[in-house]
Amino acid sequence: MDVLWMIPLLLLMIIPLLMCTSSTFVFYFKKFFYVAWMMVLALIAIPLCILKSGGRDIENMRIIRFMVRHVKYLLGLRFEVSGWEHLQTEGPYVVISNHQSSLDVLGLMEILPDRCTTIAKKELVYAGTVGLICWLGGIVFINRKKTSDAKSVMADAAKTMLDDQIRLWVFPEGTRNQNGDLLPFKKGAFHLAVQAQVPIIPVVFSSYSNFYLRKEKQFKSGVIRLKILPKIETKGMTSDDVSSLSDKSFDLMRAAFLDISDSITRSNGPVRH
Ligand SMILES: CCCCCCCC/C=C\CCCCCCCC(=O)SCCNC(=O)CCNC(=O)[C@H](O)C(C)(C)COP(=O)(O)OP(=O)(O)OC[C@H]1O[C@@H](n2cnc3c(N)ncnc32)[C@H](O)[C@@H]1OP(=O)(O)O
Ligand SMILES: CCCCCCCCCCCCCC(=O)OC[C@@H](O)COP(=O)(O)O
Repeated sequence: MDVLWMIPLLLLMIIPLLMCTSSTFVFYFKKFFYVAWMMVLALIAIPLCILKSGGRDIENMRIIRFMVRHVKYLLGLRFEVSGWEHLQTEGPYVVISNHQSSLDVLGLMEILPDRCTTIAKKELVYAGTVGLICWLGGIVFINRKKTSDAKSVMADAAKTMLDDQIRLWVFPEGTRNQNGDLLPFKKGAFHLAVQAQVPIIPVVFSSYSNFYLRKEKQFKSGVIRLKILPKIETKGMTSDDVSSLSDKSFDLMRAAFLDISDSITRSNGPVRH
């Protein structure tokens, strides 16, 4: 019994010691803590969402957004947001952003407009309490392996956007990516905007490589710049315009990504690959 008592005490002493001496330990600890804490937050949010709206409802995103806002402080991250005015657009729109890591959820919750949910891979629904909270928040799940299904889900989403006046956040790269550049965009987000005839609002996250390096096992404190770009109208466009719309969005976002990532690099030291 006496020995069992000692275990938490020992951990309390060892963890800070390891945090000070080993950056690899910090990396694993912060990653584990992030996932575990999000699971706990989701567990708390589930009954709140059910009490408030009785089930799957986009209004639950307000609760989720509120509950995630403090997590950045626990991980030593700070957001610098620019272009807020571009989100002050009435009615439905499609937000598109680059996707580097699951940490993107923190930035998403930092600026998530009202009545906005996201499109995500269907595997996320199996992520325990996080999966359930995603479902309650009205997240639209797509099967990336069956793209014909994904396309029809997104066509339905275009209709729902207008009927229910909702906004959708899509990661057009279609997967996480930390190669220091953007992956080519998939077309779904642009078909969605054109089908619903709603504007696209591009959002760019600066590179995480100045504080988070997966290969080197480093997870330091850092600043993430979030740049909201002016909306791109799609009124009058047809499916023939989707490719040029996608190319134009890609070029704008890539330029912004290199610009804001570069300015962080200059102020915080060189990016290491
Ligand atoms: C209390 C709190 C607790 C906390 C807990 C936390 C809570 C968190 C809550 C909330 C945050 C959640 C955050 C989640 C984050 C998750 C992110 C992800 O999961 S990212 C992976 C999934 N996302 C995507 O994949 C993007 C969407 N994908 C697409 O749009 C693709 O385009 C897709 C799947 C629809 C098709 O992909 P293809 O691989 O076939 O590639 P393509 O090049 O786009 O399409 C091929 C052809 O089909 C046409 N096409 C595509 N979409 C079409 C459409 N809708 N209609 C007609 N044609 C279409 C295209 O034009 C293209 O044709 P031509 O080559 O141009 O001739
Ligand atoms: C048992 C698993 C528990 C997971 C708990 C995770 C807690 C963090 C919540 C963040 C959810 C964000 C999910 C996310 O960012 O998904 C990654 C995919 O978009 C990218 O797909 P891919 O695997 O890179 O193709």
